[in-house]
Order: sequence, then C-alpha cells, then structure tokens
Amino acid sequence: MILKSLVVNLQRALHLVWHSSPRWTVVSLGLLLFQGFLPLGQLYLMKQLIDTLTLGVKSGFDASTWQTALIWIGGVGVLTLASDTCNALNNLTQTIQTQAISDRVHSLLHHKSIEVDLQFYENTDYYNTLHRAQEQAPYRPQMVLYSLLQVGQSSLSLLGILVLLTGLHWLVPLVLLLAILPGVAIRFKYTGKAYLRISSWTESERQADYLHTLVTTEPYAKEIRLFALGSLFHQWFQGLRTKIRQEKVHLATQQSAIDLITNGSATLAVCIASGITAYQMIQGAVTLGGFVMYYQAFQRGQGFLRDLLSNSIGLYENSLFLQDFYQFLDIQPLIVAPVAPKPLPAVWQQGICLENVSFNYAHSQRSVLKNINLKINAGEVIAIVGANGAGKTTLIKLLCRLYDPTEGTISIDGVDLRHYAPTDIQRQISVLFQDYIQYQLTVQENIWLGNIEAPPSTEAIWDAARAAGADPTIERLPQGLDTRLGNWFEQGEELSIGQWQKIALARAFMRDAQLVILDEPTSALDPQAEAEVFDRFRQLVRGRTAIVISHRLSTIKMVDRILVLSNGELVECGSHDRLMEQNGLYARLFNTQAQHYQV
Ligand SMILES: Nc1ncnc2c1ncn2[C@@H]1O[C@H](COP(=O)(O)OP(=O)(O)OP(=O)(O)O)[C@@H](O)[C@H]1O
Repeated sequence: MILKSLVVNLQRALHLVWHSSPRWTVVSLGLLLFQGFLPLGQLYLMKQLIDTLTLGVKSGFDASTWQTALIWIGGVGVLTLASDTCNALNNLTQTIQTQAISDRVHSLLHHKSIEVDLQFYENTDYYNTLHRAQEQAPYRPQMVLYSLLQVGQSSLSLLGILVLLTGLHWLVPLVLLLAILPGVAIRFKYTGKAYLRISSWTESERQADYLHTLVTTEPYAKEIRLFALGSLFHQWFQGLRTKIRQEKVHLATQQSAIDLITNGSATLAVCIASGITAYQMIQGAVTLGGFVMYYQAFQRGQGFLRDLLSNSIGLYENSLFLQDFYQFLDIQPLIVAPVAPKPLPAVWQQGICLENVSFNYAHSQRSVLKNINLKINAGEVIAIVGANGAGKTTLIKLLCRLYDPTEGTISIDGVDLRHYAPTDIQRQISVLFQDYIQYQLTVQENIWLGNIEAPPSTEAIWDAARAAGADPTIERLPQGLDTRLGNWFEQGEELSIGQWQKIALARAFMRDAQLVILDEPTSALDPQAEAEVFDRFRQLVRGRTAIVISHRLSTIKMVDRILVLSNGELVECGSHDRLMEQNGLYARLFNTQAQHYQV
C-alpha cells in the first residue's frame, strides 16, 4: 500500500517536472548519465598514472614513460574539468527547473482554488491541506527529480565501484551493501513518523501566520493600536512559534542521531574493506596504483552509499509531503455543470421559483433557511429584510448557485438550477455583496471587472460610475479613471469606505444581467448618496429582476414586494403598504426605525 502510493506520488511528481520544463529535464538526465560514469574513469586514470610513475621510479627516467604519464595526467585533468562543467551545468539546470516548477505549481494551485466550491473555504481541513500544499509543493517536485537523479547517479557510480571491488574480493561489495541496510530501515520508519509530526503543526503554523498578519498589515493597524493589542498578539505568536521550534529541534536531534548510526555503519564497512585491500597488497596481489585506486574506490563508494541512502529516503519523504499537494489537486467540486446543460433563456419569462428550500452549511447541523417557498417574477423588484443572521445573504448565495439547497429546489423559468451550467447562471447575475472587494487596481479596472467579457469602454465605465454616484469621486482623483486605488502600491489613492462602496456599486452596474442583487449596497453611503442611488434604482434595473437587501427600511419602500426573513423562515411577504397594514414584524421594524428619526 505504502509502496503503491509512493510510486503513484513519484509518478505524478515526475509528470509535473516533465511538463514544467521538458528540455531541461532531458539535460538533467544527460548530465546524470555522464556524471554517473565519471568517477570510474577518474579512478582508472589515477591507477594508470600511479602505476606508470612507479614503473618510472623503478626503471629510471625514460621519455616514453614520461609521455605516458603526461597522457594519464591530461586524462585526469580532462575528466576533472568535465566533472566541474557538469556541476556548473547541474546548478544552472536546477535553478531553471525550480523556477519553472514553482510557476506550474502555483498555476495548478490557483486553478484548483478557483474551481472548488465555496463550501471548501469554510473547512479547516481545506486550509490545512492548502497551507501544506503551498509550503511544500513549489520545491518538492524538483527535489523528487533531484533525488531520483542522484539515486540513479549514485547507483551507477556505486555499481561501477562494486564491480571494480569484486576484482579485489567478492566479500567487499557485499559488506558495503549489507552495511547500509539497517540505516535504510531506521530512516524509512523515522521519515514516516516525522511527516505525521510535521503535519500536526499545520494548524499552529496557520494560527501563527494569522497573528503575524494581524500585527503587520494595514486593515488591522488602527484597532491593534487603539486597543494596544500588538504586544499581546506578538506574545501569542511567540508562544506558538516557540512550541513549533522546540518540536523542530526535537525532530532534528532525532534525525542527527539516526544519521550518525547510518553513516557509522557505512564507515565500518569501509574499514573492513580497507583491511582486506591492505592484506591483499602485503601479499603482493595488488600494486601501489591498485591500492590507491581501491582505497579511493572505498572512500567514494562510501560517499555514493551515503548519497544513495539519503536520496532514497528523500524520495520517500518528498512523496509523503507531495501527498498534500495531490490531495488538494484531487478535490472535486460538487457544483458542476451537468453533462448536457440546458440553455439559460436570454430573457427570463417566468422568473425564479423556490420550492420547499432548506439549507444548512456543511459542518453545521443548524438550518439557516427553513422550507422557503417563493416566486420572484421576471422583472420584479424585491427587497429582503430581517435581523442579523436571519439568512438573507445565504438565500442570495443559493440563488447564485454558490451552494445547492440541502432540500427543495430553486428554478429559473421552470428549470432546476442544477440543469443549467453554473457559469451560465452566474453570467446572468450581477451581485454586490456586503463584503465586496476593494481591488488595489485602477478605478477603470475596479469597475470593468464587473463585466470582463466586454472591452473596457470608457463610456460604459462612466455610465456605471454615474449610476452608482461614483462620478464626483473619480473626477477628483489625480488621474481620473487611471488612478490606482488603495495604498498597497505606488501612487495609489486611498478612498473612504463610502467611496469604495460606490466604486463597487458601479462594478455591479457594469453587467447587463437578468438579475441584479445588491446586498446592503448603501450601508456606508451618506444619506444624500443613499437616497440618490435608491431614487435611480428602479430606472437602473429597468426590465430586469432585482433583489436588494437593506436594513434601512425607509429606502426600500419603493420595491414591488418585501420579503421578511426571521430565523431562516419567510414570515411575511408583500408591498410596503400591505405589510404595514398587516402590522406584523415588518411594521414593527419600520416603526422602530421611524421613531428614531422623529424629533
Ligand atoms: N459560511 C458559513 N458557514 C457556516 N455558517 C454560516 C456561514 N455564513 C453564514 N452562516 C450562518 O448562517 C446564518 C445566516 O447568515 P447570513 O449571512 O445569511 O445572515 P444575514 O441575514 O445576511 O445577516 P446580516 O444581516 O448580518 O448580513 C448566520 O447565523 C451565520 O452564522
């Protein structure tokens, strides 16, 4: 089982490496083969050189011996130069591959993050997996390739050396091989345990990252200063980091002890092999050149064994850490287009219908929406009101098909939303959420993002800006539409919250959608601006279906129908006048607000 997942993970890692930079992967492989045989050639040339010199010493100087010695010296030099060149090329190849792989990993992570359902973002496991994937994936695949190449290279070199050593005594290569077995077993076991330990810190690491963000970024700076929270958060951060550091030190200590055992056993094997060579030499079976060659062969053999061992463990370790990355990539979105999606009508005739719709968020047993039955006619303008947490935004999220109802159905023109492609539905909806985004981009981009399928026409952008009442704000900016907003980047202009909201509202007006949804669109606007937006609202959404959520009841009197939600239930529904006559929850809320305005 472990072996199977190891093989699968390695295959996927190699696939990733190959697709990130095929040419450089080929270069790496070529270098591997070449470098694998280099040590053997170097040893052979060294032996020939020493034997030639020994002969020269014995027989006195002669020109041909000198020439031969020069040839061997030249050969050693050429191979050493080749080895240096390979090392330099290896470094270059690795740098290029690392960059290419890192870019590809980010692109895969981004694609998956965009593809997954919203509900994954509400899940701690998702963030833990994403955190580990982000931490490990940019460099692990490259390490897999590197470890694999090193394993290949060390094996080739070791094989050559073992063949060479067989010439000395058949026991020697056997001793060398047996010596690594205990180390391999211990390291494999330890690596699996270490992975589990490291994975268990993820939550703490994320908490520490969160505290770091609180202390170092602008959105939190005001409150952190005014409530003097900086030192407290720093202390909490330190506490978490200290715990993680202690764990890391503990792991590193264990790792060093294990390294000592494995390297010790390899050194013992080399000592035994050296003893055998010395014995052979005293018996005259090995020349001086031969002794030097074998001695160096042991030393290098020991190095190759160490490399082989550490890289084999490295492969296993990398495959374990890549599991998280693959686990993340394997997440399957639940809200997907059906095999043969129905075409969404370009102009809705019947509108939206909710039948017995109930909903609870994943990981929560609580029903946020309870048995909602509702028909919203095409072209109707609806307002949803209700206390905080009543379920208003959740209802909107269901209409946008960011979630599917737990029970019941939602349909557009008589067809269940699940039979349309989600992208088709979302293309026909223009929505401004309460927690809209303040893009640190130019004004033009901020507004154009509401409809990127159309070219960024200045005229359309100004129209949207005027509709949202954002035009005076833009006119006052130094570069007008080209002004960058926010202060994260150079020459950015920060706006007030209300001004940001107007820009976001303009973005929502960019799209010529069938359904316009505004979730508290004017919560930060001054009364004048709010009144203007609502005065124009009917004209803006002309011929389209519109839903507006607002806590300021006086502003939504003009809608066709008002829905009142209470604890996830639709408790009242009708025009302002009718609901006032009914004298129920809506009338109570309205009168309470109205009282505050009376002097
Ligand atoms: N992502 C979520 N995961 C779990 N529960 C959620 C999530 N979002 C909202 N809830 C819960 O669902 C309930 C309804 O939330 P919702 O945002 O729909 O209320 P709302 O009526 O829009 O409130 P408000 O007026 O404060 O914006 C709340 O009790 C909230 O705790």
